[in-house]
Amino acid sequence: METELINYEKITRRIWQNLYKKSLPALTEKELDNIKSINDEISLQDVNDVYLPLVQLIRIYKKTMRDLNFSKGLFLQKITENQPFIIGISGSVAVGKSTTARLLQLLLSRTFKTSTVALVTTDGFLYPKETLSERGILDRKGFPESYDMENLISFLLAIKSGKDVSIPVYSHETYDILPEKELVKAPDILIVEGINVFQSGANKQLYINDFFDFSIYVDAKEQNIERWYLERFKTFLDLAKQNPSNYYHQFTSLPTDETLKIARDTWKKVNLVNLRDYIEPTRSRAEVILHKDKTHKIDKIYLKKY
Ligand SMILES: Nc1ncnc2c1ncn2[C@@H]1O[C@H](COP(=O)(O)OP(=O)(O)O)[C@@H](O)[C@H]1O
Ligand SMILES: CC(C)(COP(=O)(O)O)[C@@H](O)C(=O)NCCC(=O)O
Repeated sequence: METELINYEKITRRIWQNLYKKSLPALTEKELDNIKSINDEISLQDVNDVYLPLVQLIRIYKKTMRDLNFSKGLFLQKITENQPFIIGISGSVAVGKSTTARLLQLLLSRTFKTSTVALVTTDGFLYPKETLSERGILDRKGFPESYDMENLISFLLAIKSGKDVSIPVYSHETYDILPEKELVKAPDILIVEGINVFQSGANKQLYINDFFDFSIYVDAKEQNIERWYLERFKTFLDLAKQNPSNYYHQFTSLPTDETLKIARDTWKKVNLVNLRDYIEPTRSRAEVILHKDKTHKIDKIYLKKY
């Protein structure tokens, strides 16, 4: 990986954690527990060492964006509206994007006390199961053609222009888009998390990246991500046992080795192919790459130089 990232500054965790001196932890264990998803082992140490310096860096980007917009306004002799600050988070399926996004949302709300911080996951922009089925691409869920990218771009355009927007919601439980929508009220900061956030729309005129003021790619070795995917699959099965309407319920009556084979196959034929062909190639569009070791601990940070 390192030879490909020549335009990044590589920073070890030890150096990174000393870039920003802080006194008190920004969060309590209880607050951290509230945002952890199943299986997470994120610690206050991670928050202090990795996420607080990251928030400080985001603060710098935010101020720079505001200054630039103000200067542009002076140049154009126009009053420019304050635009929301948008952060994109990408990486493989099961690498831990949602966990990173939730933690960042909490820390940013703490840091920018008068600002609203919204979080949106792009799985809501997947086509419904019925559409995927009609197009014969049910087994391509997560691939570029399975997303309504134009709708995602329209959503970002509306948010950048300060509007409230209703968006579709995806459920891992039903494995489909839900009938009800979610209202995103014009936020000051928006975090957009998903495997496709550094990809382009069908007409290729606009990249979703064009809307981002800061961007993060969560990275790890393929073998580790596969293990996390399998562990998450097992957890989904445990949760689905008592619930016949859950998509994963169908697997709960099968012997363990059979379910493990299904999960392994899905990883190998769907999510790994997607990672190699469409997700990892967009990694260098990120301002910051957070690299995790096998225990989910962030061990290396890459910051874009140019
Ligand atoms: N920091 C972490 N420590 C321990 N487990 C984690 C951490 N981040 C994510 N995980 C686990 O890894 C799996 C994938 O994480 P998730 O956030 O669901 O990934 P994604 O949103 O990228 O698909 C989940 O089972 C989650 O609990
Ligand atoms: C819906 C998803 C594309 C979204 O990815 P995630 O939010 O987990 O990163 C993915 O979870 C998925 O369903 N992939 C298809 C193959 C599978 O069942 O894992």
